Amino acid sequence: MKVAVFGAKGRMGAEVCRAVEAADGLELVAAVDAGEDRSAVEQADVVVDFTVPAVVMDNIAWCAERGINVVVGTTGFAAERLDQVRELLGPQPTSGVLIAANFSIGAVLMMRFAEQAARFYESAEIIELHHPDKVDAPSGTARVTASRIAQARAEAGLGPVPDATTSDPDGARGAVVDGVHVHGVRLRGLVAHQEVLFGAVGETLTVRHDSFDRASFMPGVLLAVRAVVDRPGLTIGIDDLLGL
Ligand SMILES: NC(=O)C1=CN([C@@H]2O[C@H](COP(=O)(O)OP(=O)(O)OC[C@H]3O[C@@H](n4cnc5c(N)ncnc54)[C@H](O)[C@@H]3O)[C@@H](O)[C@H]2O)C=CC1
Ligand SMILES: O=C(O)C1=N[C@H](C(=O)O)C[C@H](O)C1
Repeated sequence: MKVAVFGAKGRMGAEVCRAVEAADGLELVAAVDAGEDRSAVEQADVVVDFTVPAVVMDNIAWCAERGINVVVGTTGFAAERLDQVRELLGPQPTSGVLIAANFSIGAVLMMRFAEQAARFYESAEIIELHHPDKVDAPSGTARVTASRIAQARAEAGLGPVPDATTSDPDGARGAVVDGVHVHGVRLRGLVAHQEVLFGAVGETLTVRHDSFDRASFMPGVLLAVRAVVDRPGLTIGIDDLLGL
């Protein structure tokens, strides 16, 4: 299978290039960063995109026009953007786009465990912790986690999380995503980490995941690369691929 990478000089893109080159049955045919020639990408079966939220939609459109499958790790996919991708692919898609906020298997499990725990706890908050060169906050993973917790709470008939705060002039309670407070930490030495805190009377539960190295994302990326060619249309996350 021929693979190309967009964002090839970035932290993730460079790691993906190395992983593809080392993987059985995959051939790296193009490694392209901002402003570089894309002609070699046209021969790829799959493009992997780890760029920036501002350009990723144009990249997906470019691939869709050429019928090239895409695996997207770049963040910034709110519901409207997912709808735009469905529109780009059309009613009878011939190529696939797989978008995942996090390709680390541990992070996928952490989100799943948080979703399962959500209905049992009155309180839920998220702390996401990342390297200080990350451009977006909250992280894509935190946004997805918050939305899945919110959905599980709604299905269980839980109301808003309790919070007596009436004065917070400096935003100490963090961002609120789908009713869930999300706190972002940016610290040199970190890679990608998240804690999901749950609380009920007399007990708390913390679900935590840590990526200490970007190698942790590679098994999920390679799984997605191999799977996307058989999945025309939009696939969100790698849960299905993992049998979750
Ligand atoms: N889904 C996941 O598992 C993960 C997602 N990410 C996300 O991936 C994205 C990239 O993260 P990093 O690699 O840390 O960022 P980075 O800043 O190190 O790399 C981004 C690269 O994209 C390049 N780029 C910008 N515009 C481009 C274009 N039009 N065509 C080709 N290349 C272009 C930049 O020059 C840069 O080299 C972020 O949105 C981040 O949140 C990061 C880690 C894991
Ligand atoms: O920028 C990063 O580093 C990461 N981005 C993704 C996100 O925003 O969730 C995935 C992971 O947290 C690493």
